[in-house]
Amino acid sequence: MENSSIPVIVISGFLGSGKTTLLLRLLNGARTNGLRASVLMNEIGAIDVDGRLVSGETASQMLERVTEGCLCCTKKSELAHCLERLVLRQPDVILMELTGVANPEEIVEAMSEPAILGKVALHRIVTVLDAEHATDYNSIFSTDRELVHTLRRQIEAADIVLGNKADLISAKTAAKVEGMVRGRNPHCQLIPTERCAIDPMLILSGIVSRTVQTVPVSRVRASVPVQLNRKAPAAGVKHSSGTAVQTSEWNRDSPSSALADHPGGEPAAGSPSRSYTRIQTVAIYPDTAPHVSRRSFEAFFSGRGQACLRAKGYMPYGDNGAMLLFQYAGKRFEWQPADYTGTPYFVMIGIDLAEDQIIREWQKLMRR
Ligand SMILES: Nc1nc2c(ncn2[C@@H]2O[C@H](COP(=O)(O)OP(=O)(O)OP(=O)(O)O)[C@@H](O)[C@H]2O)c(=O)[nH]1
Repeated sequence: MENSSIPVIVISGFLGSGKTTLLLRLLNGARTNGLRASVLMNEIGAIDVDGRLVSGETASQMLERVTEGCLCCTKKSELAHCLERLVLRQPDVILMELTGVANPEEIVEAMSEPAILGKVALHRIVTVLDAEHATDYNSIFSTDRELVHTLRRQIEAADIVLGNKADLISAKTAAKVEGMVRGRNPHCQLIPTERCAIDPMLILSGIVSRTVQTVPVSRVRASVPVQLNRKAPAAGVKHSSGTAVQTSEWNRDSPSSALADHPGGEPAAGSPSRSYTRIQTVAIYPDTAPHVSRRSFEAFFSGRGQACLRAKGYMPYGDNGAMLLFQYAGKRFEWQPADYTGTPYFVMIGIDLAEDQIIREWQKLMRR
């Protein structure tokens, strides 16, 4: 195994679904099992909030970050260089967190570049779903067919789908999510999770330490060479009933209206197989500590409906102005204590964001 290619686990999923939460769990799981993991993180915006969270969990030379664009399209040319640098460190596994709007297929294609061919091998694609909202995406984004297509491909290309945020959904919604996933990818493992709390070895299984020997294997699939247009199931995947949700039927009869033009699961003629790019980001570095209440601050994001899909950053809303990590995902806010001591900032992610207008509105809010 020593000279063989390094397995890559691709983590995909829409904005705010829980990818970084999973990445942190996998890093922990790898460490516990004696595996050296390296990380490639991609943020669509200029600010790398998640990279900061992960950098505390991994040595800097084992972490590559790409910001301000998507590795599956605008930053595609950087993928091979980043992987090459990580390969030099000879990790046991490379964990790659994509942006929320990346098409994993495009990543797999980019992994076949001559510079890295044979040095890395796709091991598994894991897609994290925000189970609370995933079944609504077709209607929410019905005017954005590329985005709908990308989100669909995230499910179709996955070996494992985590139905995350299970704590926020009813049994009825869980059944809808299951039906949707099974309709698009009947062979994947579908695992309901809360904060991506699964046995990390379900995802890391089959990965072998390059220095020690083997690690426990609960479900093995050897790393497969990169292949394009891979239909699930990928070669060698075993599907266990284990923790996976099972469904009796594949509901073929209810494709979403937004997908009706893609019979047979393929994009319509002329439809580019690439990532959705109308998603934009705006970063704001407030000059002063905001004097508006936390509630007014939150309304700045939640009042925009779908125009703001995700926001995150650090703001001094803790006791005595202490900095808190702020996350807005799936229309919900979360505030957590943070050891960040720099200046406050946040990034907003949405469709066709009007940057100038948002900055003006922010300034107006600050003048109140
Ligand atoms: N209630 C609930 N919240 C969750 C769960 N998993 C993650 N979250 C929260 O959802 C937010 C987004 O989680 P992340 O792990 O940052 O999501 P992400 O997919 O990496 O986000 P982006 O990289 O910005 O696309 C955070 O506030 C998490 O704490 C879950 O199972 N239940």
